Amino acid sequence: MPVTRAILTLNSGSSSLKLGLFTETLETLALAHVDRIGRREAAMVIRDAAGARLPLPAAAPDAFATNAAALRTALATFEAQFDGLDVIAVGHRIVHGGTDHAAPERITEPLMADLARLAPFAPLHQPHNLAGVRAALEAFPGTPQIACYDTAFHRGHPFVSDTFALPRRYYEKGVRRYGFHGLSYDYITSELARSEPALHAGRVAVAHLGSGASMCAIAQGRSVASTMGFSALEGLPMGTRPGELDPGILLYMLDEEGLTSHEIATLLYKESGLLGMSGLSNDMRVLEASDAPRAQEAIDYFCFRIRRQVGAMAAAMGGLDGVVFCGGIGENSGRVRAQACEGLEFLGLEIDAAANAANARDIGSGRVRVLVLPTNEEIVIARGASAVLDL
Ligand SMILES: Nc1ncnc2c1ncn2[C@@H]1O[C@H](COP(=O)(O)OP(=O)(O)O)[C@@H](O)[C@H]1O
Ligand SMILES: CC(=O)OP(=O)(O)O
Ligand SMILES: [Mg+2]
Repeated sequence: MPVTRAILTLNSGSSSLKLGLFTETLETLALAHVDRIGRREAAMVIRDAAGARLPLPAAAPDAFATNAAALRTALATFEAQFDGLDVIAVGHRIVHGGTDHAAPERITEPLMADLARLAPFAPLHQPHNLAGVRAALEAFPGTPQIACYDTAFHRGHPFVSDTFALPRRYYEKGVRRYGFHGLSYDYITSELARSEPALHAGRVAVAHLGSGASMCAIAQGRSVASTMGFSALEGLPMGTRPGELDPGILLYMLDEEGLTSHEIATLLYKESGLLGMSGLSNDMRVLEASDAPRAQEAIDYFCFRIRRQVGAMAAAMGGLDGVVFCGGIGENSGRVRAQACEGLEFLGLEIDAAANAANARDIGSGRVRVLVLPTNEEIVIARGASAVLDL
């Protein structure tokens, strides 16, 4: 019987799970995406390397009840598809590596304990990431598990991009601007190195616009500033998170409204952003299709904050040679891309309306290149696993 040796990658979110299956030479075999885990509308899509949808098994009623159940269901589908599937390594997206963990590394019990201590820094992500590791350890006992950190890409930041203006003891305790979405920025950087060497050698503002959204200033292939800070709440508004917020608002909520810290966390992680502003949805597609004034205001605010950050990143890098859009919104919403770049002609940034409407790769018509690049966090995780195991 033929055997398919493969690297499995897991990206466990709060309500979604993304899996990738790669050969030892890092060719894509399949990608799976499970959405709305724990809800009745949970659904899975599996595609092969060419993007064609693969058949799904008849799903049991509880097939997507938890992340662990969703993992089992997706694995069963992979096993039905690939003869003698032999998973030789499992790579994981771990959102937070803190100050001590950057390069991909083999997961051990002491490392798990270390990473669990960082959960309060990323409560929407880290516990789910670690639950994904536990589920994979159960499914593949004895198979190497590798952690790949979303914070790693930003670890070389200069001090001024790494600190807050708090008493110094907080910096020593790890209260720093970590920045996230590093696997995505790593991928975009590798794509620029491969296909746009001149731009890779220059100054690029990359906007990762998905459920979570952030921007990164990348000069000569290195992160020099990120909109995300200590937690994944900072920076741009997101599906359900507010982005940049005056800390005085938190004091007001605590002291005047008597909210508990738990209530504030729920407000900030789950009820704000596009959802909170529109009162309608955290899904950009729904907002774009709506003529409700609040839906339009939410999109306007989202685009305005991106535009401000393009300017800030140009300042941080001493100029701008390119802008890259990626993530579900960045790759698909011509409206957001156009509106985010509006008024930036003074920087040399202009959008070609027809190319933008067609989601073309190259949508700029000014001095500054503007690219739409599909990101691929999964392949970066697979690369990390392959490097650790020296495959
Ligand atoms: N065609 C589209 N037009 C506008 N927004 C889109 C489109 N397709 C997906 N999106 C948006 O992308 C966001 C999800 O991005 P994605 O990168 O898939 O998120 P995640 O962080 O969960 O991986 C949602 O707001 C969704 O509405
Ligand atoms: C860090 C972060 O916000 O990740 P995501 O976009 O997956 O929510
Ligand atoms: Mg994401």
